Amino acid sequence: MPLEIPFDNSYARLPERFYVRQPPVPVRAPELLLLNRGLGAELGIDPDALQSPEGVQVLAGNAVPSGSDPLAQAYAGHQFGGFSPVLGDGRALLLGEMVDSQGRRRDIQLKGSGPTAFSRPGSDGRSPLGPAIREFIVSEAMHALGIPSTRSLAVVATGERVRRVEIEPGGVLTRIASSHIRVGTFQFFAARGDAEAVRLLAEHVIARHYPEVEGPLGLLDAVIARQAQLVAQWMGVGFIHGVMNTDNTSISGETIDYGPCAFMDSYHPATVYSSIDHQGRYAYQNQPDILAWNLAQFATSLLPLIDPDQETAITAAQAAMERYPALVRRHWSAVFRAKIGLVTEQPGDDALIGDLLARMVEGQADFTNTFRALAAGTPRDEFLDPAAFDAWEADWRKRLEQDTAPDRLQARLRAANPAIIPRNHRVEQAIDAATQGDMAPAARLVAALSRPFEDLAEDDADLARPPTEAERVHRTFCGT
Ligand SMILES: Nc1ncnc2c1ncn2[C@@H]1O[C@H](COP(=O)(O)OP(=O)(O)OP(=O)(O)O)[C@@H](O)[C@H]1O
Ligand SMILES: [Mg+2]
Repeated sequence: MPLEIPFDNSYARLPERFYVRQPPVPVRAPELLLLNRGLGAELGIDPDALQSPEGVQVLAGNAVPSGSDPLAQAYAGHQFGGFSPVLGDGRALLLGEMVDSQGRRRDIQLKGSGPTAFSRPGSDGRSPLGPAIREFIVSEAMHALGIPSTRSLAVVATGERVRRVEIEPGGVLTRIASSHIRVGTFQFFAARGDAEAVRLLAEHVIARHYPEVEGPLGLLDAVIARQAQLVAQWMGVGFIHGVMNTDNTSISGETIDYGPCAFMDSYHPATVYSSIDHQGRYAYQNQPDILAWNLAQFATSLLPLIDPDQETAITAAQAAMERYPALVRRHWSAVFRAKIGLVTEQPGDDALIGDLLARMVEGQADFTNTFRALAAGTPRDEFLDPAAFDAWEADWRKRLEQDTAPDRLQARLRAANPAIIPRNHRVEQAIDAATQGDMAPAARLVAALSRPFEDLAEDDADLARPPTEAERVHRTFCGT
């Protein structure tokens, strides 16, 4: 079957100043390394056609499929707090949109497809293979964990080299998203005083993501609500995004940009992995506050739409922002109550959770494995001093007695606490092997991560083990 994608490109119908049209830049010798056949089927694109020589040409950017209208999207963004008025897709192209088998509109984007009008001066518009594989593995793991995320359809090796710290093989990732519209997309137009474009973008986004809401304040509330839930879900799996810039905060509420992200092994709230996050700005525990800051930038970009009188607009936007802290706390609390198996909500619950987390820091307990072990009754082994867990367990058991459905406790705990997350050292090992031409470790990791709440097969038990000191990865690199 030939590759057929029923494109329907709504973003390309927005005014010309929203993007720059251009085709991808071909690569020398594309080779398909990872293909997400399940996602292909979900989209309604024949996985065999994607795997065919013609399909691989498309996934590499060497051929533009019929109906595609490739373009680089404009956006701005606050990066580590400093504002860049023009960022945009400097190494990515939106091929177009399609409506999937369930009626959902999805973007198809190539990341690493060559320089564009938005490329940083002197940069190549490419991606090393490593970060493309990392994004494939981690974004798909995120989705399997039930956390909204962009998805990964394929990784193609380009047969070309890219120069970063070292010379590395290049890769192209095909990314699927409900859209690639970011807080920074709004900022791009707001910063140039283009209120008309902000209005058109808001209308586009409401029709696409939030058809139930009305007006800019409704949109603001809706984005705040989705993002508050998202960050609470990240916290619940020990995820550290690493580059929570406003250009990496999606309007749809999906996790986007898996540059220097990582999941924690042993629990510490101040954990940072990103090699470029020198101040620890985006440390694990800071994420809800950083999100508040990013959402405030979104609110600011909407002000001219909210009310012609600036004072009135600011008052209304502030009222929306003031609801955020309680909202995020409520989501956080719900996520962690589920993690300790609670069904009901009682006043002391947050303190009980906080006490466990404090003991986990002290005991250098592994975040994922400690919670997962609650169902089996073995978490004390995760603590340097197991007695520290025993003391908490007594309080927990007492609290559980006041809860409903005690018989379903084990099943609930297992459903809320994954057995496997994409541990950094495993991702790095998979990338190293892939760079040497061996895709087996990446394929094995992807398969195991696709069912994170099931007990692991015996053969895969090693994937759930925390790193040894020698295996531990201390820093993650953007690789851009
Ligand atoms: N190799 C590169 N060549 C040109 N521009 C780049 C390159 N790497 C990053 N950029 C640009 O730098 C900016 C910030 O990059 P950042 O790492 O946040 O995004 P990204 O990882 O490229 O993409 P995304 O947010 O779409 O996942 C973006 O405008 C991006 O397009
Ligand atoms: Mg980015």
